[in-house]
Amino acid sequence: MLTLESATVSFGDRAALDGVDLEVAEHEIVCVLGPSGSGKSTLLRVVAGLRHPDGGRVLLDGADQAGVPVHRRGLGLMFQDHQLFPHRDVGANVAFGLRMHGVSRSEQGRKVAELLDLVGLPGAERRAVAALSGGEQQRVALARALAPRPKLLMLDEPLGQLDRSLRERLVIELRTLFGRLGTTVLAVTHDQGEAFALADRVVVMRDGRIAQVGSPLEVWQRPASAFVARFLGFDNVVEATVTGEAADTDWGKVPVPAGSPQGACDLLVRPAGVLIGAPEEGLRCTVGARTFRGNHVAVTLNPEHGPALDAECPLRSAPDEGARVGVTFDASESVVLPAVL
Ligand SMILES: Nc1ncnc2c1ncn2[C@@H]1O[C@H](COP(=O)(O)OP(=O)(O)OP(=O)(O)O)[C@@H](O)[C@H]1O
Repeated sequence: MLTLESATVSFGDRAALDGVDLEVAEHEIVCVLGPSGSGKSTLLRVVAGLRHPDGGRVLLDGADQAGVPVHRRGLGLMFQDHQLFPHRDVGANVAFGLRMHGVSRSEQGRKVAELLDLVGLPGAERRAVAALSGGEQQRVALARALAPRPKLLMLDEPLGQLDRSLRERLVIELRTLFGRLGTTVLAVTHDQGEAFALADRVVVMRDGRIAQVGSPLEVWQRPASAFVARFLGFDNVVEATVTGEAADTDWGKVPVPAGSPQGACDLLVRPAGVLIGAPEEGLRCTVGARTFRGNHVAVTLNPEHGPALDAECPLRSAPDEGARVGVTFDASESVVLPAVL
C-alpha cells in the first residue's frame, strides 16, 4: 500500500531522513518510534506530501506521489498542528472532509452519526468542541480523519496530550476500531508503550535512519542494538566478549544462550535475568533504590565491579535497601547485541 524508497530529506547539511526504505501493507498498523529529532515527523510529512523528499520516492498503491498534492493522496491526517475548529460544533468538525469531497448534506449527517458511534461519542453532533474533554476532542479528531474513508490513516502523537490512564484505555480501543474497519495506519509516537500496544509492526528510528523494524514482540525480545535496547528502557547493557556460552563483562562471566554470536559485542541482560541470592553467591552487590511497580519491585543494585544493575523481584522477596546480596544471571534473559563499530 505504502512504499518509501530511499526517502531522504535534508536540512542544510543534516539529513532528517537518510535513505529510508519502508513498506506498509494494507490493513497493517505501523508505529514509528524514536527519540526527539530522530526524523519521525519528517517521515510522516513526506508521506503526507507536506514536504517533498530531496531524494527517493513515496509510492501509494504503486503510484509515485511526486507532484501529487496533500489532498489528492487519499490520506487521513490526525496531526498535532491540525487542531479541531473551535467555533464549529462536533458534527461540523467531523463533516469537514466529507464536505470537501462534495458529499450531500443528508449523506454527511448519516456518516457523521455513524462515525461518532464508532468513536464512542454517539449523538454528540451538536456539542461545542470547546466543551469537550481532551480525550473526547481526540475522538472527534479521529472521527474527522476517518470520515472520508482514507486509504491510509496517519497519526502524529495521536494520544500525546492525554493522561496515562486515558491513553492506555484509548490505545486499546483504537486498535480494536482499526481492526474492525480494516484501516491501514502509519502512526508516530515517542511513547513506546503506546506504540507496542497499537502496532502490528514498530519502526525504531535513530538520526534519520531505521534502527530496527519488527513486531512488538520481536523488537522487545531481540533489540537489534544497544541503542534500541536503551531506547526501550533496558539499562543493563555492557560491552562484552562472548566465548562459547559465556560472555566476559565488567560484571564477570554472564551466561548467554547457546548459539549466540561469538566475539566482541554489547550484552543486554533483562532485569528478569538478574537473580538475587545470598551474598556469597556470584557477583557481590549492595541494594540501592527500590521502586514499587504494581506486581513487582524494580531494584537497583550496585555491584562491587561494573555498572549498576536493574533487577526485578516479586513483592515478597525484595531485599531491603542497603542489604548485601549476591547476583547470578539467567542465560535465557541475556541477549547478545552486535557491537557498535
Ligand atoms: N523545518 C526544519 N528546518 C530545519 N531543521 C528541521 C526542520 N524540521 C526538522 N528539522 C530537523 O530534522 C531532524 C528531524 O526532525 P523531526 O521533527 O522529524 O524529528 P522527530 O523525531 O519528529 O522529533 P520530535 O519527537 O521532537 O517531534 C531534527 O534534527 C530537526 O531539528
